[in-house]
This record gives sequence, C-alpha cells and structure tokens, in this order.
Amino acid sequence: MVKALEKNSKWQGRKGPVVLVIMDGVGYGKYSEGDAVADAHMEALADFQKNWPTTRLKAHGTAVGLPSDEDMGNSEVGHNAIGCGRVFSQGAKLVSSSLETGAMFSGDTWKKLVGNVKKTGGKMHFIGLFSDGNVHSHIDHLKAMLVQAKKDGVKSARIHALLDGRDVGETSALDYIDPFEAWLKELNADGSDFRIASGGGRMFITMDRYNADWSMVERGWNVHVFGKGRLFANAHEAIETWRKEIPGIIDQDLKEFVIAENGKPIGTIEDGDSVVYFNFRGDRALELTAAFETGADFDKFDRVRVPAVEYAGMMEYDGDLHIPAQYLVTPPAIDRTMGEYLAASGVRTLAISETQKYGHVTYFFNGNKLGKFDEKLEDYVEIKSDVLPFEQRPWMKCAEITDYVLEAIPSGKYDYIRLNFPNGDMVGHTGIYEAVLCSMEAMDLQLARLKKAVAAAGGVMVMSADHGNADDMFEHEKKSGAVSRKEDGSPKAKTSHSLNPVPCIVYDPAFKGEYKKELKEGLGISSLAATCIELLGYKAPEDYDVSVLNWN
Ligand SMILES: O=C(O)[C@H](O)COP(=O)(O)O
Ligand SMILES: [Mn+2]
Ligand SMILES: [Mn+2]
Repeated sequence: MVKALEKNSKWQGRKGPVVLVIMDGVGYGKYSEGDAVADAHMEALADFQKNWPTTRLKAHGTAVGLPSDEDMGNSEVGHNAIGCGRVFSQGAKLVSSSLETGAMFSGDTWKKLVGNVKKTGGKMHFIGLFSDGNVHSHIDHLKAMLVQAKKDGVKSARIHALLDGRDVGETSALDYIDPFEAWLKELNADGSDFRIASGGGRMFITMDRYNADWSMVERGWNVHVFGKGRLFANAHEAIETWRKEIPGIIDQDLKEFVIAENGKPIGTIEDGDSVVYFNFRGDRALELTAAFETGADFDKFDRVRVPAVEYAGMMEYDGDLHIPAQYLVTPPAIDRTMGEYLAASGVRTLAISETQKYGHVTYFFNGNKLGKFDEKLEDYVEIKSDVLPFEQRPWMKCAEITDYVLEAIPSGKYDYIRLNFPNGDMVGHTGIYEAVLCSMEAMDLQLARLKKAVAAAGGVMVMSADHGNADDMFEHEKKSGAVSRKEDGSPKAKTSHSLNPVPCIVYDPAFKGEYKKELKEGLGISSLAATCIELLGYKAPEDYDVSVLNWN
C-alpha cells in the first residue's frame, strides 16, 4: 500500500472536481486528407484549443513503452501510461525479449505445455490474433514458438487464426496467411504436422472484451474447440469465399472457418492437448481464458464439453486474480498507480465509460488490475454499450456518459472524475469516414455540456487522449504521402490507430495565473497523472513523469 500524497502547501486545488476526459482515439492528424478530427465541425474543441492552455503529448512508440517509434499507440499502453504516470516496458517488448533471450522456452510453463503433448500424443494449439499489429499479439511470436515446439519434439500443432484488419490494413489477411502457409510448408518438410485449423474475423469470434458480447466467444469456442462452423480446405480459400459472398466485408468481421479433410475438422481441441493463447494483451483474452479455466459455475454460454487441456496465456492478464493460472511471460510490474495514491490520500473518485471502454478507465488505468483500491472512495460506472456495428450509432453513449457526469460534478461527491469517450476510437476502427465525422461531432456537443458544468462548479477539466485514430482515416503511400486509392478511385480506409500526438488542454475557468499559460512541450501522455495530481492540490510522486504545468 502506498502512502498518502503530500499536499501542496502553496496551492490546494480548485473548489470543484478535476475532470479528466480521455477522448479515445483523438489525435492531431499529420495529413490534410483523412483527418476526421480536423474535418468534423467541433466548435467546443476548437474553442478550448484557442482559448485555454494546450500542448501536444506523445502517445505512441517508446513514449508509452512499446518496442519502437514505428509502433502505434493503443488503449492498453495509453491508459497504463496515463494512470501510472510513468512508462513501463510493455507486453510487446517483454514478449519479444523473452523470445530473444530464450527465457520463455526455459520456463516451467512452456516445458509443461510441451511435455504434456509429448506424453499424451495430443496436439499443441495456438490461438490468437494473426497479424503484426503488435497491439494484442505479433505473428513473429507465434512463429518463434512453432519453431521451438518443433525443436522440442512436438509432432502436431494447430493454429487458430483470428483475422485482424483492425490493427493492420482492413483487408490484409492474405498478406499474413499466404506467406505463413508457405513458411509452414517448409517447417513441415521433414514430416511434422503443423497446420492452420480454424479462425475468423476477430470482431466476429473469440475476441470480445468487457462482457460486451459473449456470443462472440461462444462462436469462437465452437469453431476452435469442436470444429463447428463452415468447412474449407484452407484458410486462403475461406477468406476468398467469404469476401466473394459478402462484398465489402473487412477482415475483422469475416465469418468463421474450419479447416477440414475428408469432411472432418483437422484441429479440434481434445483432452490431453495443450493450448496457448498467444495474445499478450488481456482485455480481449480474458473471456476465452475464462471459458477454458472456469469450473462448473461458468454461466456465459453452454460450453457443451470442456476439454481437459494444459492452458496458458502469453501473459498473465490479471495480476491480482492471477488469470490465467499459467502464462509464458511475466507482465510489466506496474505499481504505485495514480489511482492507488489518490485512494490512499482520501480523494473521492468517479471512473466512467461505456462497456467498450469501461475496462480502459478502470482495469488498464489501474495498471491491469481488476477491481478498486478503495470501495468507499471510488465509484466505477459502466454505461451499457450497444451491441451493433458502431457506424450505425456513431454517437455511441457519449451523451449518456455526460448525463451521468453532469449529475456527479455538482453533487459534491467527487474530487476527481475520469471518463473515456470511445467515439474517435471505436468508430475510427470501422473505417467509415462519415460515421467518424458524426462520432466526433456528437462528442464535441458533450464537451460543451461538460464545460458549463465544470465552470459552474469551479472545477478543472483536462482533455486528452490515449492515442490517435480518427485523425488518420485514410491509408497513405509511405514514400509520397499521397492517399492510397482503391480501383474505383475512392480512398482506402485506415481502420487502425495512428502514430500521431494527442491534445492536452487544461480548461481552468478559475485560473488566476498560478501557472504559466504555456504548458510544457515535448512530453508524453504519462505526464497526465502528475498533471491531475497537481491540479488536485498534491505533489506528484518524485519518480512520476513531470506534469505539463509550469507553476509560477
Ligand atoms: O482491441 C481493439 O479494439 C484494437 O486492437 C485496439 O484498440 P484499443 O487499443 O483502442 O482498444
Ligand atoms: Mn484507445
Ligand atoms: Mn482502438
């Protein structure tokens, strides 16, 4: 347990609460075309930026603990950095180095998984996101594990490939599948039997999060475990067939496929098999993990039969509840988060978002810890998300989130409120430009509503983001920077996050010159923790990254 924060003797904070608004996926675009943040009519945001202290914060690459500055930011590393005020080496980096040093393979878990199938004669299964997005997984990690499994004497392995199109190009699945099949062929040249067995789009099967739609996990369970789904000879054929039958479908939504020979699925999961979920990020891995690990009291769907397998995750997805029971790489030891300090200091907190981002402002924000630090001081509120394609409801629940906060601000119940508006990110991932514009404008209306309430209560509002997305909605040619176009001349949509910096605006209507109007430049989003702590009238822990405020 951390100690209470030291009070700032010179400044006790404002009368009203500090409200931290995380505009998920809202950055400063680099290109004039495809920047839906700039293109949307956002009067409130523009007004804040014009009239209140504003700076840009880094939200990608090494600034958030990713291996390189080629890595786009994401919600996990972004909210971790905002919530813990420092930068930790993140999953992507830790897994890669564990593979480079060989630490993963000398660990007990790997040995147990391999030893199990060698003893039973069963298969080793690898389920996970099949791309090099480096947000939830990396295909190179999978390949390294397959090479090692073969070296260690595993005869038969099955890959269950969740097609991406969300962290990578929206129709790039074959760019991963085809070379991988060729690579597998070589790996199998001397008689081993490693094959893709099943899969489907990541937003159709398996990778649900935050209990938003368990039917996705049920579909994935049936496909991976029982081989129940449409049968194909290989993954390439499956992808091409679905694309032909459902014109315009993008990879994340592709339907399921089961690879079969003589009408029989080649990779069902049976007693005595070993299973690795090779995603290192937890939010979308927790539900399938629960399906494998929970006993008879599992009530999310009828599992029909639970195979007795050795199951491991790439990482420990929840360090407090120890989920999964076995894992291959130890996650970053994120400690002394802002939430823990604030609870120790008696700060009354509200954290709120809708389902799709609820875990972001709680679990990710608290360093991948489920649950609260202090039941009495903290309220966590989830507004239920719609279960439908977000381009159909691009406003999402930003108004409902705001409604709740508008009651919370004047209630006097909270010193600190953090909220996440998912619009820029969740609608950004659809790749549908008109919908993203609408999502941004809907969010802007809410910023205006919050502004009034914060001013009336004498509070402060800090607006920022965890990474970009809506600011970069078209693919661009690497060299020329020109918009990439489809055959019909229309822009190629970009569904993934951007590498762009994000805004940081301090709206402080009771400002009397206590700090300079010019905020610090060149910082990362990890500086938001110290910023909020200082605005609450405390001194930030010494090793936290500095706040954006230049105190007088
Ligand atoms: O899981 C997702 O939806 C994407 O891979 C990343 O988006 P997020 O990091 O914003 O959640
Ligand atoms: Mn995000
Ligand atoms: Mn996202």
